[in-house]
Amino acid sequence: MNICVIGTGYVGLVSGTCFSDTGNQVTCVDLDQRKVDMLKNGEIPIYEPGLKELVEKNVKAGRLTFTTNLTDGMKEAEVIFVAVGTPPKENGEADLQYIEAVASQIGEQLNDYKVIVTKSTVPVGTGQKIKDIIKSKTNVEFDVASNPEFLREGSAIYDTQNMERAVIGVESKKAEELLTKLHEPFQTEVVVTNIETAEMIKYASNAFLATKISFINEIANICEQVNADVTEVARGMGLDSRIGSKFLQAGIGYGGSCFPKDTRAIIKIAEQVGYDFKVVRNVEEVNNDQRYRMVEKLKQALGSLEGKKIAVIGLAFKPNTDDMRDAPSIDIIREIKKLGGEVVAFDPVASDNAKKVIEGLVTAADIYDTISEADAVLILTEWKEVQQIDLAKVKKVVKEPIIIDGRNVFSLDAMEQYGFYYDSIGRKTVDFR
Ligand SMILES: NC(=O)c1ccc[n+]([C@@H]2O[C@H](COP(=O)([O-])OP(=O)(O)OC[C@H]3O[C@@H](n4cnc5c(N)ncnc54)[C@H](O)[C@@H]3O)[C@@H](O)[C@H]2O)c1
Ligand SMILES: O=c1ccn([C@@H]2O[C@H](COP(=O)(O)OP(=O)(O)O[C@H]3O[C@H](CO)[C@@H](O)[C@H](O)[C@H]3O)[C@@H](O)[C@H]2O)c(=O)[nH]1
Repeated sequence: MNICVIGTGYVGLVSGTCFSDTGNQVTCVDLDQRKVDMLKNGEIPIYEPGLKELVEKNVKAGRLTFTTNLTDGMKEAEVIFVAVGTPPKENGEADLQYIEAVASQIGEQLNDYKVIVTKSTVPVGTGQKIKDIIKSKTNVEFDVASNPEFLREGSAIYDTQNMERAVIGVESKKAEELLTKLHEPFQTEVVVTNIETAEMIKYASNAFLATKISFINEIANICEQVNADVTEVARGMGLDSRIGSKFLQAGIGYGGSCFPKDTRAIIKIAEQVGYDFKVVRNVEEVNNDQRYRMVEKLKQALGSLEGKKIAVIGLAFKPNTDDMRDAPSIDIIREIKKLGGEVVAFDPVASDNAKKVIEGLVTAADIYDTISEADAVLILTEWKEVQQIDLAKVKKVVKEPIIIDGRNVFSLDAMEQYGFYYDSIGRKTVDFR
């Protein structure tokens, strides 16, 4: 099948590449000349494990091309995927300006029947909006459809190639057939529904996962007061298949480009139909508070933060990505600095992006240089470099053996063995100095 993907970011590039890998002819279109030039030169604008090799393979096979020219990109396509950004507006609503601009452009260029599929996360009703915009520009026949994306950053290729379901919101048999056929190689459960339901499935899924995280974080906060261990509570809960063990890792709260924005957006979607989505409003509040608990823990260990060197390990919102969008580290570092602390940070891949959003951020290229002479080590991302850290060496180079662990990376036994003060999430604070 001939496919055009508009928007070559985390979603468009991964989906386009995976669709080409199953034998389709894919053209990825982006208006960012720099991105397209990089891709044409075999460089990948984002960090995503396995992506470079898969792009290379499919470009070589002649199935995957990149362009800034939408007319060329969509001319031969039977299916056009729209994967542009839908960032939050100031009030939390999804900003549809990029979606609407693309819909207009498609309407102006439509040369024959195509299915225009929204892959971006969009508020319920956007499919109809896109249809109206395109209709106002052309008399050519077309269908709109919704095919929300569920990949996670850091495991995006795996998630796409092993998708647990595909959701297809359609209004015509023709669109259903084309999209079902496209998903056949993935051997996955295909949920065929109407466009509004498909759009809602995406927000409901993200809101539910975010709820699980805030729920376990609140349990963790209670555990700390009652001598219970949240990691064991989560294990005990997760063995019940009705609950499930995933997304029960207590920590510093969720970040990234999706959960924070999509929870806010679904609150707005509800608000617009006169409904107060109480659960998710509280999920958001708990998540925001959770970040600042890290600073409270630091203060508990150090007293004043004035002039103290805090080594921050991990900046990205999760491991295996360079994405800094809404990373909890941003708020936490700003707060530490506001309280007079001096921050030196380490992240295996996100340092450059972090410097663009955290003014004056000092980073080091080596984890042990970062913690050298530190008054406290703060763990914000559970990179494998953190899990594999040499605790004996840490003990040697720090000024004070204090670890505040926002990801529960270490066991209390290890802390006892090496003699640390250790405060984590939802477990008792121990002082083995
Ligand atoms: N990042 C994720 O993990 C993820 C997962 C599932 C769903 N989503 C959703 O997918 C959508 C895209 O997210 P992303 O993270 O890939 O965004 P992104 O910002 O990484 O990429 C969007 C791309 O669209 C391009 N673009 C904007 N307007 C354009 C136009 N008129 N023509 C061509 N290109 C244009 C931009 O230049 C950019 O490269 C969002 O709605 C997001 O909520 C994201
Ligand atoms: O038990 C957990 C699981 C996750 N997180 C945090 O939650 C955030 C999001 O993690 P994850 O869901 O793994 O990454 P994303 O790439 O943001 O993916 C989410 O957002 C995407 C965009 O909509 C969806 O496509 C995915 O299905 C959905 O998992 C990160 O900050 C994690 O640290 C926790 O704190 N505890």
